[in-house]
Amino acid sequence: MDDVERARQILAEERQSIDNIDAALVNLLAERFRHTQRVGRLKAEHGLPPADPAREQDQVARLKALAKESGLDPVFAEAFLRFIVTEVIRHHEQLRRDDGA
Ligand SMILES: C=C(O[C@@H]1C=C(C(=O)O)C=C[C@H]1O)C(=O)O
Repeated sequence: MDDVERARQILAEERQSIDNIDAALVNLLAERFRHTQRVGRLKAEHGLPPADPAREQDQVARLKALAKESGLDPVFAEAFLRFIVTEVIRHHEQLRRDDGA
């Protein structure tokens, strides 16, 4: 096997690992959203606010520490969490509107 062939084989193996991880991420995100939807329904039913900035602050601090330990850029970890939380809050606002309708 020449060098290019070997490189192609490694590329295919790495891409298989990436695909597996992407599938796991999607499954985990779906599971997370199932929980946050339950939280959103609970909040809507009891008149609690969709967003909880204090809780978010704790989560950001915890995830940034975890990211540092794992060798992941903590700035990226924070941006990723904020991206998800923004979507969750949008869902919770929608649930509140649905509940009030
Ligand atoms: C899920 C919640 O609602 C919002 C979304 C959060 C999240 O996605 O982790 C955290 C805090 C809230 O702003 C919650 O209050 O726990």
